[in-house]
Amino acid sequence: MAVGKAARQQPDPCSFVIFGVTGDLAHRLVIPALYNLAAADLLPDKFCVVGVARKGMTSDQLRDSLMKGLRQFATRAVDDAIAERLLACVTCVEADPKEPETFDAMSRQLDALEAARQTGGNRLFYLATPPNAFLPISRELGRTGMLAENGAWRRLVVEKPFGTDLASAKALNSELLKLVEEHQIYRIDHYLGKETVQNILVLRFANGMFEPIWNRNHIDHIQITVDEKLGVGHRGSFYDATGALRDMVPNHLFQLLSLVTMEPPVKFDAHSVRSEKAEVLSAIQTQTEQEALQNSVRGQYRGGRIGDTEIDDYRKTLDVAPGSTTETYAALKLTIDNWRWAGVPFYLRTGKALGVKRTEIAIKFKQAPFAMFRDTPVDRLSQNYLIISTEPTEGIALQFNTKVPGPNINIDGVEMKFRYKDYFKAEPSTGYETLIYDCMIGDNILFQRADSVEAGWQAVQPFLDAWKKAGGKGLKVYEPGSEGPEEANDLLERDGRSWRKLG
Ligand SMILES: NC(=O)C1=CN([C@@H]2O[C@H](COP(=O)(O)OP(=O)(O)OC[C@H]3O[C@@H](n4cnc5c(N)ncnc54)[C@H](OP(=O)(O)O)[C@@H]3O)[C@@H](O)[C@H]2O)C=CC1
Ligand SMILES: O=C1O[C@H](COP(=O)(O)O)[C@@H](O)[C@H](O)[C@H]1O
Repeated sequence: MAVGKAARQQPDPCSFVIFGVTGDLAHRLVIPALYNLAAADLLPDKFCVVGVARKGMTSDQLRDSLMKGLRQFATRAVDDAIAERLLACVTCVEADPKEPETFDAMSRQLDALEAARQTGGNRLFYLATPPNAFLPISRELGRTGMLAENGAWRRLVVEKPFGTDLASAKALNSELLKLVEEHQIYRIDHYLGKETVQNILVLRFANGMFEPIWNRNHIDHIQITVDEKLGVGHRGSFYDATGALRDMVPNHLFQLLSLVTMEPPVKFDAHSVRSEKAEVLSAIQTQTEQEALQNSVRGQYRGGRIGDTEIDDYRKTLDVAPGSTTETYAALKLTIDNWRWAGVPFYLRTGKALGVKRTEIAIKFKQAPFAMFRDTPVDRLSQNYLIISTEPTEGIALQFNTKVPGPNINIDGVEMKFRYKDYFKAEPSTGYETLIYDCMIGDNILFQRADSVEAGWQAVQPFLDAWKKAGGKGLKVYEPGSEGPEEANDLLERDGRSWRKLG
């Protein structure tokens, strides 16, 4: 995400090695993203894709399967010539971390392939596997010397979830750092691939009017909402062991939180930006378990309908334990203990099977002293919100009060809107293009550093611990299609505030 990337840097020749190539992520997002990069002429001239399956797949079978995936999931009409050129670069190799000799064989196969393709030995290893395979695969790559940078670069892309709590994230970081240097690790979070999320930096630091009021003196509080309409679907086994908090908060919601609250970086480079993000995340006040219980609400959806769609009771989802107490909704109140944000509450919420798909950061400014207009009914006045949203529309909106035309002073709330689609004619994308391209050009500004990941887990750990101890006690239920458990309203109402309603 280099400044002036419009100048377009062609990535170095390289191999793109995908572990878990037979899986959903590779088919639905990674290959369609590579296709979009190919269509934009942003792949290296000398390039190969090596798909790693544990067993029983030939290169022809893999190409067929990836082509089917591409036809199903491409974000734009597939140009056969581009797709075929990309798939012609694909080779399947078999390697299973449980059978170390397969990695020795893979290493030899890669050397031969790269000699033929003249990729110069640069390799990007993308771990698109279940998280329990991240370390076994990395260890084998290390043991066979495939991670060693001998005149060529070697990079490791690690998918989420990065650990399941503070201790496991620390252990994973520490083990990976025995195998590679920090600069070789790309901890991916697809929220950072979203245009509106990257735009937070531009909004805050390329405009003169926001920064002076971006602090506790002018901001009353900030709400971050990531609501989803979809239920857990076929991911019961992963989700039941994970829950809404682990799945979304220390990663996606904290990316939004850190970009909106960080101090201005001194330079637009990976070190400066990532240091400021880590700094603000480490300033989130660590709550006691008692405080965590008071400052949170968790819920689980029951069966019902959202429009025409039938939603099963969460507890009846395939691979979910019948009496599961895993939360499908989480709302938290946090504070950031630093000079800029002292006393400003942050309310975060996320859940599945809710009424609308909605991702937004709503920044609520302090109310003006309405002395002059005290006769205006309060419900006609707008709350002063700046809203940065990626769903349902990508853009920014500002709510403010204005005079209604006419001889009297009547006031009404209005909204000024910027929508990406009205201004820019960008082709639809998967969200992974920028991230994959950045890995290939070696720019890790949009990837999480070890300290940020650990600071995120540190902040949510008391909630995990308190909820684990409480079990089913305190777990609220909610109807599909609703806004989540009603108790989530109390979290704000007791502070004299309320969640922003969709206009
Ligand atoms: N799917 C999505 O939308 C998203 C997924 N992610 C993350 O991406 C990763 C992959 O997810 P997804 O594609 O959905 O998962 P899938 O289960 O669909 O696919 C993962 C693939 O990994 C391989 N695999 C499974 N176990 C092992 C193992 N022990 N060792 C080596 N390979 C293994 C399997 O391939 P084979 O049997 O052929 O070896 C399998 O096809 C996960 O970490 C997930 O959290 C992140 C964001 C979104
Ligand atoms: O990583 C994940 O994100 C998705 C939500 O992503 P979005 O881009 O659609 O907002 C979520 O559904 C999934 O549970 C989680 O693992």
